[in-house]
Amino acid sequence: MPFRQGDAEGGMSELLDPGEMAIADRTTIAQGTPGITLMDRAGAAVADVVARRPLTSRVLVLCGPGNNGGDGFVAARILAQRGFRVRLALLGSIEALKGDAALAAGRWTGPVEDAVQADLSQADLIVDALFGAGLARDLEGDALALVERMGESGKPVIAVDLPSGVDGATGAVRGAAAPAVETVTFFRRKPGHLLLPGRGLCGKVRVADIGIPDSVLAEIAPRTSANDPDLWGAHFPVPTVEGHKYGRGHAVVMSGGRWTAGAARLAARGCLRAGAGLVTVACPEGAALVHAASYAALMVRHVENSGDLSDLLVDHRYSSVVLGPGLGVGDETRDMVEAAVAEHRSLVLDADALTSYAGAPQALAERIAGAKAAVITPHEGEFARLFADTDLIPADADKLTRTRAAAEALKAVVVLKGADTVVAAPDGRASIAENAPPFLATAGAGDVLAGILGGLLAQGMPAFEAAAAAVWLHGEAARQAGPGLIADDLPEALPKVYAALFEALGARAG
Ligand SMILES: NC(=O)C1=CN([C@@H]2O[C@H](COP(=O)(O)OP(=O)(O)OC[C@H]3O[C@@H](n4cnc5c(N)ncnc54)[C@H](O)[C@@H]3O)[C@@H](O)[C@H]2O)[C@@H](O)CC1
Ligand SMILES: [K+]
Repeated sequence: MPFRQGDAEGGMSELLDPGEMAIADRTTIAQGTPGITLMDRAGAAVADVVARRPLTSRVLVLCGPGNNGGDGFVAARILAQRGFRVRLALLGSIEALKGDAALAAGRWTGPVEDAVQADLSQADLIVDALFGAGLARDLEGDALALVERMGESGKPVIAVDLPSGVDGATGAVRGAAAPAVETVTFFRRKPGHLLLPGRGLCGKVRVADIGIPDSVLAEIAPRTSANDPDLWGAHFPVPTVEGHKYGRGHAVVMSGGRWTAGAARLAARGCLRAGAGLVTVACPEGAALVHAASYAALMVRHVENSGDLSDLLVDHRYSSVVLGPGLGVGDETRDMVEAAVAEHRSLVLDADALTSYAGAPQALAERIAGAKAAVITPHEGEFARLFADTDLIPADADKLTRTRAAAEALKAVVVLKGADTVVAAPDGRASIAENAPPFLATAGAGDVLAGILGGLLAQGMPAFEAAAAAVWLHGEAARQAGPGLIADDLPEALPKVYAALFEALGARAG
């Protein structure tokens, strides 16, 4: 796995929400593996992770009332057999345990403390087996107090499946959650392991194989993935010896005037480095010298307004257009969006192109309907403005749900930016990024992203895959450039990222 990112290890790209995980579980059981066998393997995987921690002899396992607690009982038994000094404390009563959790508890021969009273100070490490996939509401009362005490204890915590209180589907913290040093999850990661704030609480995520066969995925047909090359590599426009620059598309980046031309410069540079065969900057006269003098590889055309842009784009060879960075908000920008739409051309709409449609997403949807594809790249502020005063986005919904709703409403691919950038397609597919370093949040970085995306679309890459790839490349370029980067560094870091990517894709193809 050359490109596995973040703190994860051993997981595949698909992400399963708790409902999908329940199907995986049920299907495996129906095929003949008893539930208690899955629980035994899950608990054993947790015990293995605990046993690898340094300086650990006294382990406190906190068990909840469901199967997450059942995993805790198994882990406690195995750790005790291996010679660890294990205490186990249960939230709730042992009589109330059901099914596999009751079976697992029945095989634990040590004392069962009351978790509400348990002394957390007499432990080297805490196993958090309180709540996992079954978290159904916000923590309150004893459960909330216990999780808060765990967080304040200062002890290293190993979370079973998820840090208790983190919602597996959304990454939201429901009441409270204690940060874990490691989280052991099963079969596949969950969206909550990648989405913030959940991701920041999981520590290193390990995916344990508990004998659920990959074949269950056929029935589940997961629609959410981690954003990595497994997701889009097969569609990536790797240049071939037979190819030529005209086969690699012609992107147009629309520039603002001389005072705001920097944004288009960054986008154009991203576009070139992403591999577009040709890149034209369309700009008002005032900005022409800036662009002509900046990159020799660029072509510069004179475009003052939407009418000029229409005239330029009569040429069908322009295969993508990037609109928004530095353009200004208003009618003229709205008209430029209209001018760019054509059935053989893909659009990237960012920044001012989106804010020009503030509160009018339906008008935007109608306008871009005639394009080959459209990708919008808002940050949270632009997203909120675009959908302000509409009921298209469910109130208070998580980032995955909001991005999907936006994609469906606009019939466009939506890239909702952030440290956990989500890309969603109108058909419901979505990816969550985890490779963006914190120092990527810098002036102009979004302009480069729009440009990279325009460069991939120009080459004919399908929109959802192109958007996910652009986000991933952008994150990798930032890692390559390192701390202290400025947006100008991002395009310059792409060649090294491409070299490694092409090698990996080639290796995969072979
Ligand atoms: N699905 C699978 O394939 C497998 C699941 N396993 C484990 O099973 C877990 C899921 O088990 P469950 O579905 O029983 O769910 P959980 O054990 O996560 O939680 C359910 C229990 O918590 C209670 N509860 C939920 N929210 C609460 C709240 N806010 N405050 C107080 N009580 C609350 C519920 O009433 C129920 O008793 C997974 O996280 C994983 O650890 C493993 O045993 C291995 C296999
Ligand atoms: K847990």
